[in-house]
Amino acid sequence: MAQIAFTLRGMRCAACGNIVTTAVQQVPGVSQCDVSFGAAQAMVTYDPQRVSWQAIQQAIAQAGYGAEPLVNTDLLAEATAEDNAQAVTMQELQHRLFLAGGATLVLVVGSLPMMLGVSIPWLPMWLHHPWLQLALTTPIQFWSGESFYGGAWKALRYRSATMDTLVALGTSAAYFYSLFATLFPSRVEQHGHAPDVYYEVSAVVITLILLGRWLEHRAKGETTTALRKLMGLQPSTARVLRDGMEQEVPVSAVGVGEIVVVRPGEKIPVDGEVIAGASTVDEAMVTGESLPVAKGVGDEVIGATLNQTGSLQIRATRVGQETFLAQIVRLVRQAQGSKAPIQRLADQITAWFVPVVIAIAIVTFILWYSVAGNATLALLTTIGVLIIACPCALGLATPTSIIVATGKGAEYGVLFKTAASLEQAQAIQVLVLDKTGTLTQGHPTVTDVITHGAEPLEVLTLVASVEWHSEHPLAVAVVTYAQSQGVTLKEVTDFQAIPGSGVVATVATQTVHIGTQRWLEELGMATHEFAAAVHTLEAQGKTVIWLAIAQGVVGVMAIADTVKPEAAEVVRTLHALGLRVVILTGDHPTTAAAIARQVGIDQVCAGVRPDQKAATIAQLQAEGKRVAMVGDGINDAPALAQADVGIAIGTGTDVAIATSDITLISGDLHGIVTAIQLSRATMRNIRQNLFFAFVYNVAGIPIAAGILYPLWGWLLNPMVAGAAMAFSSVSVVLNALRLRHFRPQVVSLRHPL
Ligand SMILES: Nc1ncnc2c1ncn2[C@@H]1O[C@H](COP(=O)(O)OP(=O)(O)OP(=O)(O)O)[C@@H](O)[C@H]1O
Ligand SMILES: [Cu+]
Ligand SMILES: [Mg+2]
Repeated sequence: MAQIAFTLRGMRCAACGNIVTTAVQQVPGVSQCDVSFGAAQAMVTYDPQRVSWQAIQQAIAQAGYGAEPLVNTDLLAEATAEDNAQAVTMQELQHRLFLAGGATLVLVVGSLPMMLGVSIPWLPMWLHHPWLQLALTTPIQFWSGESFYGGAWKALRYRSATMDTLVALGTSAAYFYSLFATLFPSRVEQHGHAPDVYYEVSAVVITLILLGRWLEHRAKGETTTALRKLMGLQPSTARVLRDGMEQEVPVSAVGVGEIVVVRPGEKIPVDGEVIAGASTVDEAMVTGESLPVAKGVGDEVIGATLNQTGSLQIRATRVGQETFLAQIVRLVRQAQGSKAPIQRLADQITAWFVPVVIAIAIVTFILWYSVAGNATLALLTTIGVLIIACPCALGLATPTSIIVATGKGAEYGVLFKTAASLEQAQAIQVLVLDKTGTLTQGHPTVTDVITHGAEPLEVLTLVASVEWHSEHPLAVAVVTYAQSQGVTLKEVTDFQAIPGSGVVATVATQTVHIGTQRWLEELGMATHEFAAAVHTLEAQGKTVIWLAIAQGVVGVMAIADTVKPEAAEVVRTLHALGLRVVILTGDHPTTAAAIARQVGIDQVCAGVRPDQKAATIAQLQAEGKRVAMVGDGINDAPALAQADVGIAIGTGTDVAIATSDITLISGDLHGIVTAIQLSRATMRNIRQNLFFAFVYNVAGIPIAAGILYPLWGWLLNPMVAGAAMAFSSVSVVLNALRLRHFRPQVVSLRHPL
């Protein structure tokens, strides 16, 4: 199975999405197709052995829409291409809108006396002549309004109906009835009706809907500004060392392994590793990390970040599609194109909506015509129903908010993998934090070494030799410390790591165990000798590892890791947001409790083995809580997957952390607060949008159908319906855009919430 994303052109409402879905799913070999109207994207899962993506593209084209596979080779080129496509669409809309607007103005002025029921002396009568009106309306109907017929026809071929169907039906009814009355006024009079014409109804409705669409398009362009800003970060050229000479080349021409020179104040063009020089780099635009980061030889740098103080020479490690920035853009795009669970509901409603509305319109017509015997009323109410019921705002309500919010998240260094994760983050009740690397910096250092009955340097030599084979952060600390003491490492055999307990190996003839107290006791070793000293160390929040040689404990080592400076503030804010915060760690309970106290966490789950971490999450879930887990993503993967929302701390420059739902690009814990608050703001925004969309439709239909007419003589003029419809979509998009002003809020010490 393979997956491909297409960007789509020519979609006008969520129902168009249903058509694309149907068309693609009819292709043999396609197993799933998800279309997001808001993001204008289709995500297709298919079997590449049975069908090519070109065939899928073909199928979409046959359904009447444009589709381009989404592969970002060059962020800049892609951004320009998108801008151009947007400009072309806008221009075409503008032409049609200008013509419609001009002609409609004349029509409306001409119809004023009739509409208002007064005579306006200075207005020449011929302005209201049916033939002039026909001449003015015809180009609006068939040129400006051509897209409605086109859309309705496309839909019809898939036995479906979209908002185009409704508009085409409604305006055609007004136009053709008027045409009939113009051509054969006597026939109309025969039936006992005045041969009135309603050209202006069709003209005004078409103009308003085009205006609405134009405004909507303009506003929708704004929803992706955050993403555009990201794409625009990519510098266009790079200075590369070739044959000992500095050459300025396009970024796309830089190859992996090439040496790139970056001067102070310049953007780093590609991802790479520093091979010469030292500097500080502002990574805020990509990672959200606000403080500049010091970089020296051996450090990784991220393309598109800003080199500040010194000159750097870097070796390019990732270019083109592989760069960190490109990965982020891809992830954000995917999230924008994915469907939030709340949207599936809206989609289902939309699919049923149009046929139901057509049925209501028919019933309305029959009732007014045959029961009340009023042809004018029958015509106007039917048109009103068809126009007001257009479900376009409903289709925009969810995706536009999601698009703005995911972009906003990326700005703060918070990547939502899917729209679903954005929806779920608001409902989190318990937040579980891994200790090492999440709450702490993850750069542990050895602070104390205590030995009894053994030569300290000899113990250190054996221990460091074993730890050299371990990947564990504690092991790295031990090796670094030993090297600083001038220890030379020895040959090791039979190395074995027991996750959550420690490591064991043979050096020369001696078996060396390094690990937790519990583990050594399980192996039958006595630990009481160090118990008192260890307790003091652990109460300081230090991690203690136990050292045993030849089945006897010979010493302990204390390792400290500083707590992240923002941790306390973040925990305080999470509490203020109503969350329960829990530490989950494999470390000793005393150590964990000390750390918990430092940052203000009240619940500790310590001594948990890696394979039990997921079970601990499940336990919390069994209490009926919605649980989020924050971890560094590697050894915490099962727990991240088990949690309702898995939040991974970005490790270095690797964003593609598979098991998490949300990735915090920098290690900054503020990202957790941002994610939750952004999720809450987004869901609030979506609910407002759905309300806007529904109010127009649900309240509008009965009024348009004339329910209030018998009571108070109220009737929704079809032109007013057109205005309401057009502006419902605009108001939804504008409301979604308010999310651009989202700002996370933390509770600092001086300003308690
Ligand atoms: N390579 C190792 N060297 C020494 N001790 C180890 C090693 N691996 C594990 N341990 C012991 O096992 C304990 C649990 O390890 P584990 O990796 O599960 O958790 P952790 O890294 O300490 O904390 P966290 O769960 O917060 O990441 C450690 O605190 C340490 O005492
Ligand atoms: Cu509509
Ligand atoms: Mg760990």
